[in-house]
Amino acid sequence: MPGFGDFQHEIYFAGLTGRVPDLPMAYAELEARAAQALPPSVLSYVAGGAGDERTQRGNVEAFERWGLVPRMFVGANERDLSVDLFGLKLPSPLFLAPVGVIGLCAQDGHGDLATAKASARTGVPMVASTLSVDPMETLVPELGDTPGFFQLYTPTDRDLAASLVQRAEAAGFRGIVVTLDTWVTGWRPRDLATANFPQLRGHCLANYFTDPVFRQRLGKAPEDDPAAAIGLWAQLFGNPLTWEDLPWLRSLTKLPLLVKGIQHPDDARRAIDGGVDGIYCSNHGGRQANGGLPALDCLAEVVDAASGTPVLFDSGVRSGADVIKALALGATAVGVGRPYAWGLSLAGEDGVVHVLRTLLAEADLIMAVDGYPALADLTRETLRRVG
Ligand SMILES: Cc1cc2nc3c(=O)[nH]c(=O)nc-3n(C[C@H](O)[C@H](O)[C@H](O)COP(=O)(O)O)c2cc1C
Ligand SMILES: CC(C)CC(=O)C(=O)O
Repeated sequence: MPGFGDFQHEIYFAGLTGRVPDLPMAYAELEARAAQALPPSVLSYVAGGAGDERTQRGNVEAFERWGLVPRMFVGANERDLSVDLFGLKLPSPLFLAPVGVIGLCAQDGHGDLATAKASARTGVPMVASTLSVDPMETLVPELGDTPGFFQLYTPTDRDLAASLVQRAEAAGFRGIVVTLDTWVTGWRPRDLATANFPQLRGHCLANYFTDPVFRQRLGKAPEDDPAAAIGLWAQLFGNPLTWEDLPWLRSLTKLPLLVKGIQHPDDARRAIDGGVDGIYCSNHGGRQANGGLPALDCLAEVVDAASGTPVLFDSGVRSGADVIKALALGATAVGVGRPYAWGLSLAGEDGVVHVLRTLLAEADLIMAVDGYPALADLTRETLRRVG
């Protein structure tokens, strides 16, 4: 397989090897152009975070407090970015974090499908959100050979939760990610100012509306009475789970089970003791609780507590350098959220592919230039605290 850094060659010699899409190469421009492209209601929903967004900004700034120290005379002519995750051989440690309204970021309103296609083209796994425009069963065929994961928002109705997980298994997803930090939505001033969240989410309930258990609970089918269906969804959406619920969650699936939103090492330890297969360290991109630590600053402790259990990470990753830093702090795989939403809004599936390729090319070239040919070479020794 050609190196991810070969994207650079393609760009320099675009005339020879094919046109490079007219998409931004720098993150700041990507974000700025997406802001022009998206409808204001979707933009404020995706871009926004909790409170005055200090934690959201902190997520990004935290990466600036680490610097990589290069090594010379290594001859890192070939790099290996592949990872083994739950027995799945992945070409890179990057993944697409679940983004609930991603469908609406695409101009045709089918961003979940476009993201799945981008996942197939890049080998970058998608974690498909419970809240999607298109039902989960339609996404898996688009993933090609790339494994997909299903993210569960655990409803208060246990039969509905079980049904969603069974459907994900039957559809062919390869793992279940249970999000723990969003059984209630945080205080989000940008959304409160427009009050558009109820309207946006109404478009992203396909997994519920197609669910046999959900449909049984309704007097009329969602197609005939969407308002009642949305009302029921709002009632059932979020279950404030406790540790007592973990055995039940574990019993729902034989697939690898991950828990998302872990920031405290004791929570990581206890979840692993309770039988989860992976820890997902994240603060939801700063969208849930303001005033928290940057997620990156929680990562090393969580990794230590997990002692060998895979740790996925997201929140604030904006560049290939960020990916490398999170790996060096011990993440097994690194996710992006908003960056691919911006790519999607500019050029659909091609836009997501573009964003993933730029992240991977930069990460690969950093490993080349800095003399770290394998992911195993990226350890805390490669980092120094700045300032
Ligand atoms: C618009 C939006 C919707 C999201 N929806 C979900 C979701 O449905 N499920 C979930 O677990 N996380 C969701 N997240 C959180 C992401 O999975 C991820 O934790 C976060 O975006 C990472 O931060 P970043 O955007 O700074 O990369 C969402 C994030 C955004 C921006
Ligand atoms: C609150 C959810 C419905 C979607 C989500 O996770 C998010 O907007 O961050």
